Amino acid sequence: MTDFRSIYRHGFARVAACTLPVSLADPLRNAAATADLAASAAGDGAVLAVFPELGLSGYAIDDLRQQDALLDAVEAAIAQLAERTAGLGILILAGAPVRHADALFNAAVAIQRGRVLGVVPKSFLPGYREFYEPRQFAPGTGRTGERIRIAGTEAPFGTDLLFEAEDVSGLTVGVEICEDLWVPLPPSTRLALAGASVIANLSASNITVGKAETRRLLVQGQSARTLSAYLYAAAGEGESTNDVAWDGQVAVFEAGTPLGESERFPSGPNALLVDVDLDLLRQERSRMTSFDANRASEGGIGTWRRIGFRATPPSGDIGFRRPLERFPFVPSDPARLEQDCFESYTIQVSALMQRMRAINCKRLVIGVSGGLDSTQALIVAARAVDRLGLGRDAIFAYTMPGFGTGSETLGNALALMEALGVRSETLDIRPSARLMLEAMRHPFAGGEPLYDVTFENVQAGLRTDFLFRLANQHDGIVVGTGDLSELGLGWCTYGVGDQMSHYNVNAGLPKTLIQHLIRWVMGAGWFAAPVPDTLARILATEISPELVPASTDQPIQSTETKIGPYALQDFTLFYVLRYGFRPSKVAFLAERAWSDAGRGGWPPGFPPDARPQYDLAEIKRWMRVFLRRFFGFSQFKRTAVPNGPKVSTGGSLSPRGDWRAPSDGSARAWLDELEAGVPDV
Ligand SMILES: Nc1ncnc2c1ncn2[C@@H]1O[C@H](COP(=O)(O)OP(=O)(O)OC[C@H]2O[C@@H]([n+]3cccc(C(=O)O)c3)[C@H](O)[C@@H]2O)[C@@H](O)[C@H]1O
Ligand SMILES: Nc1ncnc2c1ncn2[C@@H]1O[C@H](COP(=O)(O)OP(=O)(O)OP(=O)(O)O)[C@@H](O)[C@H]1O
Ligand SMILES: NC(=O)CC[C@H](N)C(=O)O
Repeated sequence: MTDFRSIYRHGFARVAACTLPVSLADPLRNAAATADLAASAAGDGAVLAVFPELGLSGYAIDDLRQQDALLDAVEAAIAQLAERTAGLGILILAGAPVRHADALFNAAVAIQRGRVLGVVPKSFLPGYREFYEPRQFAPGTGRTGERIRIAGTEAPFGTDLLFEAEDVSGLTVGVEICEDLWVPLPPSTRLALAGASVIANLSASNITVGKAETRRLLVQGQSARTLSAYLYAAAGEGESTNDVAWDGQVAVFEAGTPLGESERFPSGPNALLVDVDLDLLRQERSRMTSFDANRASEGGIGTWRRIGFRATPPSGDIGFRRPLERFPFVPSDPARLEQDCFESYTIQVSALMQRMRAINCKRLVIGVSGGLDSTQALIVAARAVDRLGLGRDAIFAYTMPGFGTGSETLGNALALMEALGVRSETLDIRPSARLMLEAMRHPFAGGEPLYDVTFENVQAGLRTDFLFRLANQHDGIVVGTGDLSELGLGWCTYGVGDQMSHYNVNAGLPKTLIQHLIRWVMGAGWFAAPVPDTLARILATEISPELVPASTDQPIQSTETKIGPYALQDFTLFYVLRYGFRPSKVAFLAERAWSDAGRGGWPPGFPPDARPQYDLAEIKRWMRVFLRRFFGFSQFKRTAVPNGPKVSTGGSLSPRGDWRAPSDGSARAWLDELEAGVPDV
C-alpha cells in the first residue's frame, strides 16, 4: 500500500529525450553539458536519458571525426561523463565516435552509475545526398558478442545489447541510431521482438522543409508496429550550418500515441520528460498474440546480451507526466473528438442499414423514453432510413409511460418523435402492469407502495413485450438502446427487458460518449429545427430509469446515485476492458484525471457548470461498485446480448467480440487488490 501516488508503483517509468547546444569538436565541454542535463532529468525522477547522435563530439564535423586528438578527447569525455554522474541511477545514452577493432563506429555509449555498461554501434550509415558517414564509419551490422576497450575500461560492444532495469519492472531499453529508423527493417524491430519495451534513437537529422513530419511518421509508425515507447532525440543548436541546418526535434511516442513533442529549434538545453506505461506495452504485446507469432516466425527471441542495472527510481509523489483524458472514450482535442463522433455515429448508422438490407427489413420499432439512450438510437434510426430512402414513417416509435414516468421526459419524447417526423404513438403500460402485478399478488396491486425490483422489471418487461409484438405486427425489428456502460454494470432488465432487442445500435457506445454524441449531432446540421433544441432539453435531464414514482424524499430515481457517476464508471471500464489494468492502477489514474475539475482538458462544449470532481475516497467507493457488478454479477447479461456493432477501440462487451467471461465468476481478486492497493483517505 505504500507509495500509492508514485508513478513507479503503477508500472510507469519516467524517461527523458534530450537535446542541447553542442560545442563542435569540444568533447569535454559536451560531456559537462550532458552530465548537467542528465542530472537534472534524474532530479526530476527520470531513469533514462537519451542524447543526440555523436553528441559528445558534435555530428557535423566531417573528417575531424578521424583525428586522433579528437578521438582521445572523446574517450576522456566519456570517462568524465561517467565520473560526474557516478552518483546517479539514471541510464545515460550518449552519442560518440568510438575506435574499435581497427575501425571507427558511430555509437551510443550507455553509462550508468559511473560505469560504461555497453556500446551500441549504428547499423545503417547514410552515404547519400548530404550524408557521408561511410566515408569515416564502419557499419555495426553483424557485430555481436564483442567487447570494446574504451575510456580506460572494458565493456560489451555490439548490436546485441539490451539494458534491463532490475528494479523497474518491464523497463528494457534497446538502442538504434538515426538512419537505423529509415530503413525497411530497422534494428528496433528485432530489439522489440527480443523484449525491448523502450527504444531510444540518438539522431542527428538536418532539417529541410517537411522533414519533421516524416520523422514523426517514422517514430509513430515504429512505436505502433513494435508496441514500444520510442524516444527520439535529434541534434540541434551548435551543429555546423556549413551546408545544412538543424532543429533539435525531440519526441516520444508510445504504441503509436504521442506522449510528448518538444519545441522545434530550441535554444539551450532541453529535456522532454514523460512517463511511459510499461504495463500498457506488456498488455498490448501479450494481447496481440500476433506479436509473439511474428517473433516465432523470425526464429524466436535469438541471442542477446542483457545488461542489468539498478535504476533506484525515486519514491513518493513526483507528479505524472503524460497526457491523460478524463473521459477515455471522449477525447478533449476538438479535431480528434469531431472525427470520433463522426465515426461513432456513422458506424451505428451503417451497421443498422446493413442489417436492414440483409433481411429486407423496411420498418423499425423503437421505445422512446425521452432519455439519452433511446434518443441516440432514434436519431441513428432516422439517419439510417433517410439513407435507405425509406422515409421517416418507416420508424414506429412508441413512448410508453409507466408508474414513474415524469412529465418532462414524456414531453421530451413526444417532442422528439414529432420533430423527427416518425410515426409516433403513446402506449400506456400501466393497465397491463397493474394486471400483471395483481396476477402475481404483488403488494403494489393492493395499494402498498412497494417499489422493488419486481415492480421495476414488470414495467421494463412489458415495454419489451409490447415492442417485440409490435415488431411482428408491423413486420419490423426492435432497435435496441442499451449502451456499453449499462452492459458493463448489468444495469438493464435481463431477457424480457431492455437487455433484449433484434439489433442494438448502442451496444458499443459508453454513456459518456452518447452524451457527447447527442451534443455533436445537434451541431452537425443533419436534423432541422426543432430537433436540436429538443436534443438540448434531453441532454439537460438527469439520467433516470423512471421506474419508481417520484416522492417527496426522492423526487427522481437517480441512476448515478445508485450505480455511480458514469464519468468514473466509464473511466474504469475503459482501462479494465482495453488493458486489463489492476484496480489500484485505475484508481491512481482516476485520481489524476478526476480529483480537480480545473486540471486537464474537457471535451469542447461540455457545460462549465456541470463539471464534477471526485476525490480518492469517492473513486474507491464507486470502483467497488463497478468491480462487484462487472466481475461478480453482470456477465450473464452480456453472455446473451443481441447483435450490435463494436464502436470504440476501448472495446465491446459482446461475447462474440472483445469480451468473454464466465457468468458465474467472482470479483474477489479485483476487490482484494482494490482494498490492498488503494489507501482509505
Ligand atoms: N449469474 C447469473 N446467471 C443467471 N441468472 C442470474 C445470474 N445472476 C442473477 N441472475 C438472475 O437474474 C435476475 C436478475 O436480473 P434482472 O431480472 O435483470 O434484474 P436485476 O438486475 O436485479 O434488476 C435490473 C436493474 O436494472 C435497472 N434498470 C432496468 C432497466 C433499465 C435501466 C436503465 O436505466 O437503463 C435500469 C433496474 O432499475 C434494476 O435495478 C434474477 O432472477 C437472478 O436470480
Ligand atoms: N417511457 C418509456 N417509453 C418508451 N420506451 C421506454 C420508456 N422507458 C424506457 N423505455 C425503453 O427502455 C429502454 C431503457 O429504459 P430506461 O429509461 O430505463 O433506460 P435508459 O438507459 O435511461 O434509456 P433512455 O436513456 O433511453 O431512457 C429505453 O431506452 C427505451 O427504449
Ligand atoms: N544521421 C542520420 O542517420 C541521418 C539520416 C536520416 N535519414 C535523415 O535524413 O535525417
